[in-house]
Amino acid sequence: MSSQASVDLKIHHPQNFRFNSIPDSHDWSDLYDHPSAQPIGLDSVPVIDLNDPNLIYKIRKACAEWGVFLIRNHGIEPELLNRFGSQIHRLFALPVEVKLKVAKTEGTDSGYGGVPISQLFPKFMWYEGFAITTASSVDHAQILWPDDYSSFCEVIEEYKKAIIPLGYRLMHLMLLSLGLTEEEIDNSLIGDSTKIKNAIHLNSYPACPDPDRVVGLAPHTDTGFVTILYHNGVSGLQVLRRKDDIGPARWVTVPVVPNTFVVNICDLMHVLSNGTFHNVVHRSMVSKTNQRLSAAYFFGPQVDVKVGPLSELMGPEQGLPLYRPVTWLELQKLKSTLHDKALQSMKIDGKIEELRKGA
Ligand SMILES: C=C1C[C@]23C[C@@]1(O)CC[C@H]2[C@@]12CCC[C@@](C)(C(=O)O1)[C@H]2[C@@H]3C(=O)O
Ligand SMILES: O=C(O)CCC(=O)C(=O)O
Ligand SMILES: [Fe+2]
Repeated sequence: MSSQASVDLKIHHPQNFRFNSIPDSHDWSDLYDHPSAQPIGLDSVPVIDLNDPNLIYKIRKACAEWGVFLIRNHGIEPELLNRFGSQIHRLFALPVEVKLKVAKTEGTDSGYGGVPISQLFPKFMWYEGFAITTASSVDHAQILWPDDYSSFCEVIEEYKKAIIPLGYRLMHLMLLSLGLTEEEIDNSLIGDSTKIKNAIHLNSYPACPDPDRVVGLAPHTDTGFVTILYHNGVSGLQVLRRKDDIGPARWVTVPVVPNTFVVNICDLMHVLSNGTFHNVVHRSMVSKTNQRLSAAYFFGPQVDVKVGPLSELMGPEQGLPLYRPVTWLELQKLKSTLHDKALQSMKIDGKIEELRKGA
């Protein structure tokens, strides 16, 4: 068995979520200082109304300064979100033995299991996930609920139909906010819908008797363009705020605001914007009393399309490209070995940076 396969099986060992105390395998307290997050309100993640008259300006500011924001008036019906939330709950409430019937296997990226970044950390996360890609989710649902799989499949399809256009809309707004014209956007890879890859990852963070010693999802950046996150209203997501005039680098808890999604900037958007947009580091913490459920929709390019800084942003005044072009797949591979140094390894060398400074 490969080390990844054995790690996956261990993570999902049925005992893992029945502990009364935290086993060493899940105890992060020695190697990981959990600096407590700022109280909500002092320095708060922006909330953007998609009907705001100053929308483009607000999007640009939030993407550049925070790399994360909440959106309201996004157009997705609360009724659909309630049904989606109920099906996520129904899935994770199944016995572990049943969920393991659809465990991710080596070489596949759909099904029940952990996340790729778990390999990079010496401890297990307080987490279980279910990855949805194309047709496999129907096969999986048939195995999980032989007598009633259609209610799950239907709601997933409805959710996809609603969230994919929202992904396009946000991407379009972000490109406008970078100064691209409608025509330039149409000619960019976002204009070609065959070049976009979609993936939905359902996440569950069971309640934990000692939440300060565990980590739900360890600090990371997502690799695509933009992630849109639905959650069940249980707080837990935190973002790393960079050092600034207000203070040193700090964790900020993302507030729970009804009828909003959390949107975060990912690595390839940072590359595309030539470093203007901030690919925010984030993590999920766990509650003592409530299970947190979420669904991340990862909007990114087709895995084998090269993405580099937008040519429209280059020029004598704007500057030179900071990164060499890379595909989504290449970046994911780089991150699996270099972790947070992956983007640095894609930087165009220092001489060009010197030129940039001197320009
Ligand atoms: C589309 C995807 C993005 C993701 C890898 C995946 O194939 C499905 C899981 C995603 C996730 C979720 C947690 C953080 C992350 C870095 C990871 O290890 O798995 C992301 C991946 C990513 O953004 O590349
Ligand atoms: O569930 C959350 O709070 C965050 C999930 C996340 O960061 C991810 O799936 O990449
Ligand atoms: Fe993430």
